[in-house]
Formats: sequence, structure tokens, C-alpha cells
Amino acid sequence: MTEEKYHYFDMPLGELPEPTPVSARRRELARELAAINEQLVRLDSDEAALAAATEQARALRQSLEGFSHRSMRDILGRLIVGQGSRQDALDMADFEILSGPANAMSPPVTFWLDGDIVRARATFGRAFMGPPGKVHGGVLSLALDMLLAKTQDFVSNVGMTGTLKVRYMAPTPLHTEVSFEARLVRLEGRKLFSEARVFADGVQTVAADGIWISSQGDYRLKPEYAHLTDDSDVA
Ligand SMILES: CCCCCCCCCCCCCC(=O)SCCNC(=O)CCNC(=O)[C@H](O)C(C)(C)COP(=O)(O)OP(=O)(O)OC[C@H]1O[C@@H](n2cnc3c(N)ncnc32)[C@H](O)[C@@H]1OP(=O)(O)O
Repeated sequence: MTEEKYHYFDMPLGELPEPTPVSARRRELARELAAINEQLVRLDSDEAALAAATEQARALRQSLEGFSHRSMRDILGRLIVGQGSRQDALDMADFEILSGPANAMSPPVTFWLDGDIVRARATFGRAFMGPPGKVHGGVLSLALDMLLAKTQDFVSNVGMTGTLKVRYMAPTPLHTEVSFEARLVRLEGRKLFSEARVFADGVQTVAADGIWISSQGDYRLKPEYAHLTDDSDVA
């Protein structure tokens, strides 16, 4: 059986194929590291316990430094010409800062498409605190940047964030499931306009809108999303 090949422009942003055994282990390690970081916040332990834990962490870091890194240039090169392996596809999204399960910094935020809506959910712990007991606004902005970027799954191009406007309407609590939703509003040449909302405990806490700029010419809707025209109502 020949291995399935992955093409960069066919990959939904922030979504991942089934993990390879190596990816599953990377995720497992990253989740342990994230849990350690969460545990460390205001940890009320004595100095000796912290010194012992630091030695263990140092030994772990040194053992990992014995390995090199897979080349992003090579991975992207294969994916761009439709010759990416499953491991290549996984390596593109597994380490995304907020959504990658193999990134120890991520909660992680999970993204998916629900018809014409982009959705995400996450529970943010102590390490993501801004105001006491609340999620840092910058973290929510980052999540919204990724969420709105994913409205590019509806079009044939991928671009960069040009403008992101965020309105914080109410504090977003830690340790509570937060849900996100976004929709494509309209396309205008190389510009893609989208908007998003954030909810926690049934209350809208944030509203955002953004403009993405394509580097590959005008944005075009994929045929299966041709109904998302200017006057469509997908809210
Ligand atoms: C789920 C998810 C997650 C996963 C994520 C996966 C990764 C996905 C990738 C996402 C990564 C993660 C996200 C990130 O971190 S992306 C990183 C953050 N963004 C950047 O670094 C972008 C930096 N800026 C630039 O590179 C250039 O300024 C760009 C490319 C944006 C435009 O320079 P360019 O020379 O190409 O454009 P132009 O001057 O010919 O203008 C063309 C048209 O656009 C209009 N315009 C221009 N600028 C802006 C603006 N700022 N807002 C609104 N509109 C703007 C302009 O008026 C004109 O319109 P019109 O006059 O024709 O009507």
C-alpha cells in the first residue's frame, strides 16, 4: 500500500491527521510539560523540593538536546508540491502555539469546521492568567487570530493577518470551557473579512473582526463554499 501524500493547500488550518507513533509520544511529553508548568504557578513547596525538580528538568532537557530537528524548509517544500508525508502534515500543525497538542505552551485550543462556521474550544488554566482568575486578553487575541485565520479554509488562498480588532466585553474566566465561533463576512480582491465571538458560561465575552491579505492573488471561494457570497447569512 502506498502512503497517502499531503498537499499544503488541501490541509485544513489547525486540524491534524491521526498521529504517528512519534507524534503521539511528542504530544504525551508536551502534555506532561504543560501540566508541570501549570503546577509550577504559585507552587507552595520548599526550596529543597524545587532544587530536586530542577535537577530532573535539567537532565530531561539535556537528554533531548542529543537530537536534531526536522527541517521546516524541507517539510514545507514537500507539502507545497503535494508530496508531504503524514509526519510532514502533522509537523505543520502539531506545534502551533495555542492549538498544537505537541506544543507545551498550548492549552490546547481545538479548532474545527461546523458547516460554514469555524469553531474552537479550550479551557485555560493558571498559566494563562491576566487579571486575577481571568484569561489574559492577549491570549484571547491570539486564539482569535488563529480562529479567524481558519476562515481561509473556505477559500483557495492562504494569507497573513492584516488587521485584527478585538473588543473585550466581559472578563473570560479561567478553568471554564470557552467556546469560539467565526464566520467569513466577505471577500474583496486580496482581502478576506471575517468576524468572531467568544463565549464562557453562556455569556459573550469578546467580539472580534479581522482582515486577512492574500499573497497569491485574489481570494476565491472553494466550489463547496460558493454559497458564502456577500449577502449570505451564516451566523
Ligand atoms: C486554526 C488555526 C491555525 C493555524 C494557523 C496556521 C497558519 C496560517 C497562517 C496565519 C499565520 C498566523 C497569523 C500571523 O501571525 S500573520 C503575522 C502577522 N501579520 C503580519 O506580519 C503581516 C505584516 N504585513 C505585511 O506583510 C503586509 O503589510 C501585508 C502582506 C499585510 C500587505 O502587504 P501587501 O504589499 O501585500 O499589500 P498592499 O499594500 O499591496 O495592499 C493590498 C490591499 O490590502 C490592503 N491592506 C494592506 N495592508 C493591510 C492591513 N494591514 N490591514 C488591512 N488591509 C490592508 C490595502 O489597502 C490594499 O487594499 P486595496 O487598496 O487594494 O483595496
